[in-house]
Amino acid sequence: MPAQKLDGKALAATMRGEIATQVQARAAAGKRAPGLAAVLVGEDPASQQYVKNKHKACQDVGFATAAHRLPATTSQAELLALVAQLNADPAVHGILVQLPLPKQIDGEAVIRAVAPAKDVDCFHPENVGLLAAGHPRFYPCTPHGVIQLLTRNGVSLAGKSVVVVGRSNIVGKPLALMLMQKPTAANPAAADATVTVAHTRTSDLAAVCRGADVLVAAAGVPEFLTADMVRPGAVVIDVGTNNVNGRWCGDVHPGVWDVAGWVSPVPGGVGPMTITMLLHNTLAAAQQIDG
Ligand SMILES: Nc1nc2c(c(=O)[nH]1)N[C@@H](CN(C=O)c1ccc(C(=O)N[C@@H](CCC(=O)O)C(=O)O)cc1)CN2
Ligand SMILES: [Mg+2]
Repeated sequence: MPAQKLDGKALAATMRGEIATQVQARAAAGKRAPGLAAVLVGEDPASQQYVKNKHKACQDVGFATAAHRLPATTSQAELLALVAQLNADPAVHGILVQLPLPKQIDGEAVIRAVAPAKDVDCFHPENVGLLAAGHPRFYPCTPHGVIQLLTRNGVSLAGKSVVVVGRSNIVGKPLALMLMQKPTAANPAAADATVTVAHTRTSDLAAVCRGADVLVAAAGVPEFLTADMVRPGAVVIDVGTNNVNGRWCGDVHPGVWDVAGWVSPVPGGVGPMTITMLLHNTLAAAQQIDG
């Protein structure tokens, strides 16, 4: 029997409805709408699409939103000046700078320039440190989306063996932290799992992956995770968003659906959840800043 689908599109719609309800309640209490500023430098088509999707998602839940589109030739000083302006704007509760940035810009310097209280991507070192210490201000969007997609579909993680293939700052590293930590009132999404982080240099990657109850493919390599790497009945999460000849393609080979118990699809799995958790963080930022 083919695997069941972990439907991120459907869950995202449900959670966006919950966020819209909270925005309406804040408006009824006389509070201003949560505001998100998105900054896009250059004309990368995928990045343009993601920013467009984020902008529309904000409008759909009643946020105030502005997309700042800058040319690919923008200097670091110009970008830092815009970030400083957004940091100082009381109508802006969340700021995201779409990655990747053009070569002439030091991405780390830009991430550090975003006010930590408005860093709704959770990329600033202060927020990464708070997450690592188990006292998160925000959760990073893709890792939080993965955990919500699992837990809201009834997949329990406590005590489970989870293998994360990928060690990026955006997905693999923070996801491993969240999965391994003990849940507390201050850290409710932590999962009490037993976590292995694997990557391209891991020896016998297939054997490591077959040890997983839950397997997360986040290596950014189209269809690298094949059926022989999956234990029958395992839960497989596909974080890949590779555009191959104009078609969205995940890190998981289609043959995995014949072996696994559950699989998140691409498109329609983790991607819509990433944007939903960005909305969640922007609402949280508004609550933290405005009350
Ligand atoms: N500042 C940031 N930059 C980047 C992030 C991020 O979280 N913050 N993550 C990725 C890109 N990303 C969000 O920005 C992202 C990628 C893919 C999707 C998505 O919904 N994908 C769809 C397929 C594409 C489509 O239909 O448009 C899906 O999986 O269903 C959302 C967000 C790198 N940069
Ligand atoms: Mg997806």
